[in-house]
Amino acid sequence: MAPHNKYFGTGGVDGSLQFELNNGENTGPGHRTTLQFYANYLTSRSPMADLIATGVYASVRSCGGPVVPLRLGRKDATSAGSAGVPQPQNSIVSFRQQFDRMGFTATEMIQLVACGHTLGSVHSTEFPQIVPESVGQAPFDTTNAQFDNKVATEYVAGTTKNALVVGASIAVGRNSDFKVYSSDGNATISTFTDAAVFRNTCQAMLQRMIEVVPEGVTLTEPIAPYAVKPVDMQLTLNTGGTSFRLTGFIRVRTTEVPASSIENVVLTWKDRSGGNSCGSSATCSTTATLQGVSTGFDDTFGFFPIDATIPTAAGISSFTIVVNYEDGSSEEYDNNGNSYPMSDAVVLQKPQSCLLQGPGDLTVSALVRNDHKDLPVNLGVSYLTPRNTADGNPVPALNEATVEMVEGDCVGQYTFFSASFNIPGGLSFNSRISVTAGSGATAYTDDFNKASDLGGTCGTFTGGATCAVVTTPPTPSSTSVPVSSSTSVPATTTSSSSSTAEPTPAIKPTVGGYVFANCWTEGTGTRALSGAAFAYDEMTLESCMTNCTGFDYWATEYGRECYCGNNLHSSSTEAPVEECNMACGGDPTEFCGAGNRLELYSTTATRTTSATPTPTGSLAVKPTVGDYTFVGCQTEATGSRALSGKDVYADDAMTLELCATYCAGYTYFGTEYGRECYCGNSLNTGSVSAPVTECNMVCGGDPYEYCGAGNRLELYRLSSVSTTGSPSSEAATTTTSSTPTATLSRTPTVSPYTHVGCWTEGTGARALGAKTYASGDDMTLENCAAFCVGYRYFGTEYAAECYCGNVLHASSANASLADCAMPCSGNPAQYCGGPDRLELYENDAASTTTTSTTNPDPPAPTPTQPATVSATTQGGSQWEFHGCVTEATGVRALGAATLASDELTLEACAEFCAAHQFFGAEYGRECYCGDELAEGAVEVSAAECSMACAGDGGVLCGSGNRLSVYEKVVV
Ligand code: HEM
Repeated sequence: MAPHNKYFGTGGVDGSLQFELNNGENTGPGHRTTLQFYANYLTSRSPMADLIATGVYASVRSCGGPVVPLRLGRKDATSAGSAGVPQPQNSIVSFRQQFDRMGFTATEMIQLVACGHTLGSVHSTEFPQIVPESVGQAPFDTTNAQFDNKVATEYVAGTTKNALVVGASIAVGRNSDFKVYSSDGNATISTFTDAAVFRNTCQAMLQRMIEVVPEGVTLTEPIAPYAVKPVDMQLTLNTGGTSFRLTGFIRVRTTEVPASSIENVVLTWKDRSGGNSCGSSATCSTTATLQGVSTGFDDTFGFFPIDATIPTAAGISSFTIVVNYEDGSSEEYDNNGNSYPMSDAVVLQKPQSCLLQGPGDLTVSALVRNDHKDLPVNLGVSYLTPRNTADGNPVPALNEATVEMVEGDCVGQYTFFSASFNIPGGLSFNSRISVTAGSGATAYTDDFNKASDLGGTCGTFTGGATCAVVTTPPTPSSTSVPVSSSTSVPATTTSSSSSTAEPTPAIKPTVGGYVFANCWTEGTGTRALSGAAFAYDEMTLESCMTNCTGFDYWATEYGRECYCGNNLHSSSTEAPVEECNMACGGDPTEFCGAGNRLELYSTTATRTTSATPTPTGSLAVKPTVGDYTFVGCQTEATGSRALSGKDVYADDAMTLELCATYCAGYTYFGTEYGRECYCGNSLNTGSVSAPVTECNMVCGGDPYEYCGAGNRLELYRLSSVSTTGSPSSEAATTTTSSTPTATLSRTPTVSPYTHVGCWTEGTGARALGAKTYASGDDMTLENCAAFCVGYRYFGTEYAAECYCGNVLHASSANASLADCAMPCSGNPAQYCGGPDRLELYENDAASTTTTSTTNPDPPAPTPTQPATVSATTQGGSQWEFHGCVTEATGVRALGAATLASDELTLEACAEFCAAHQFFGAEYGRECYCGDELAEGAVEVSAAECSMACAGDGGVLCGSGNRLSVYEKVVV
């Protein structure tokens, strides 16, 4: 404050002290060590000047003094101010002039000096003429660590030992406190012999002192602790990418109400469109109980830890807090009617970010919601660097850096962005980081995060949900819960469901400008409508229509899914309208399709096209690309790329044709992630066939072609290549054509089997469930027949899969031969079924049981699901059957590790998953591990896990989309 000049509006509490430590007016180590301490708290939001003012509050209060009201918003000076700190040898005339310059009267000067000199001492090192070296330091009063009025009472009583009043200072004219206090005949200092007058006056005067600021600085209202304050609230995308974890604390001021009287704190959030849609979560709220209490000078605070899961499909925009008390009463806090903002638009991903504190190497990963990902995305780093000045200024400089972030993988409705930055100066742990999409008032940001929270190594994100457009949950209906300021708000939001009579759904002939266009099947191997997709529990026809604004068609499916498109895929067929029989999740009076059935609406009311949708060619799997034929959807290899013959070629305008040209001469080409192209003559170990539906990313350069997905290759194989050898062997370099592609025809017999027809897969179970294998490049009818020797049936599917069984599941049905149209991966002249379609062969002589295909006797032994599994190695861990569980939505139910083996047993899977809490066996030959079941994985009847393990026919290993899940009970 000292150099303030009220006439010029310069100086004051502006942090310039750091530049004035060697100017002769501020001697002693006190200022320097104090500034050094405050420097740890210097940030873009807490300038040194505010920290100095806060220091006055803290020191006075911690010595028992009054609460000095604290207003903030000071600005730091960048250089020294003018001189003018009062020195003990100055005359009373000078003192009065100096205090007048700072805005204080002669009386206020006396008050202020006495208020200051109730604490501390005069030191001989700095003032040897005042305090002899032998004394060291001389306290201003007998209680120099107490903020009390002894400084005045002892002075008035004549017992003071104040070195600026008595002793050596008198002879050298440095008895400044005497000069000040006696300047009005001791009138003012005498008033301070009243403790209350001293305390109250000092409270006001010290506040005025720290509010001496340069012109142009506007201070806030005095700050006070909130009754309820969210602290460190952070979203983090969970493994798999379908949900966020919301963490942090709700701090509740417990000064007046003891923490023990609070039963719990309930946080209720709004989805990203301000509604109450929580995706698959039952409620949009989470309950927290007290974790601990912290105590300040005047307040205590209870901390309630928040840990909630928020589906990415619904997102979050804000939340409110209800504090529930033990006596049954509650209070709601809604940030003064504004709700506490919490945006899912930009999210710092701490697990994938890291800081090496020594060298200051910072890597930041963040997610930007796909509807904002085209905005410029920047990393902001606010960091400190030592000044290294000749005068040893202890306060570091505050720097701001902005680094453009680079777009990375798309995971569900979000896209990763990352950037690296080297924080110079060795103080990297004090940095703050922010991630911002866009700029100015409309920017989206996750800001002011502590770099010190980051670990030393960056984790990798595992399990990426399929890239998707951002879903907009329906806008809140009239049943949304009103925000009330009453003190008896219910702890949880009331559900809008009630016990009124069940409404019955009915077909709506028109919705907005669209007319009902019947019930249609999904496409084969592709979505019937592939323009955009949405899924949420509160689906209504109206919200789907809004989601699909601009499209010619939209349709609801499964009660909660919505698809849009400008044409209907040619493989979608009209179905009886009774089959679209599921009520909409968000409106029980409307129909929203059913499983594999679309409730279709079209724009014919407003456009001139015909009332019945005309199926047209659109996005679909391409059976051939030049000389290459489609093999299937293939995973990457273990620890390496599935195809590693040539450097990856990545292009935003990727098409299958471009990749085929790039890979000319190679046996295989595969596209991935919509924009990457890989070539090779063989598939590396660990690459296994995946459902073709998992290759669902559109090629960047052709909206009608698929180019794989994350970790999924859209795999093509040269048609004119020898069909011998397995995919993992380097067999396919010859270009001699052993099997011309032109003669594709149905094969009536594959001895001893005869062709039965084209059959559908079972519902919830494989049609042939005894044994299976898949081969990306050598599936032939003969190979499958040999594999299934001894079984009554074999069937080939999807060009590359082979199934065996003695019974055909009762839910499998005869289908049109046209559905079984895929050439075998190992013999393009033979048919090997199609998506969800088996090319079925039967050997009548193989079984003595009835030849009826409906509910024939099961072969012996019937596989069973054991209640427990013991791993023989790994210390013999014990596992208990958890249930038969579906895969999760858009992500594996257990996604931590995967194994596929034709020798799979439950024990082998248990051992493979030894480091995890759960294992699950699926499709007879696949094994998955995880520590929790991902969202959307639901338990179904144990009977649905009906496939025998490939390596042990006596026990069950799940089935298609069904996991036999076991949980570890003894490690
Ligand atoms: C005429 C005006 C003033 C003069 C001449 C003066 C002079 C001094 C001197 C010589 C010291 C000893 C420093 C040392 O040995 O380290 C001192 C210490 C101190 N002064 Fe003042 N002062 C004045 C006004 C104030 C005011 C207005 C305040 C605050 C409201 C204040 C607060 C303090 C405190 C807290 C100390 C103790 C520092 C320690 O223990 O390290 N002074 N003052």
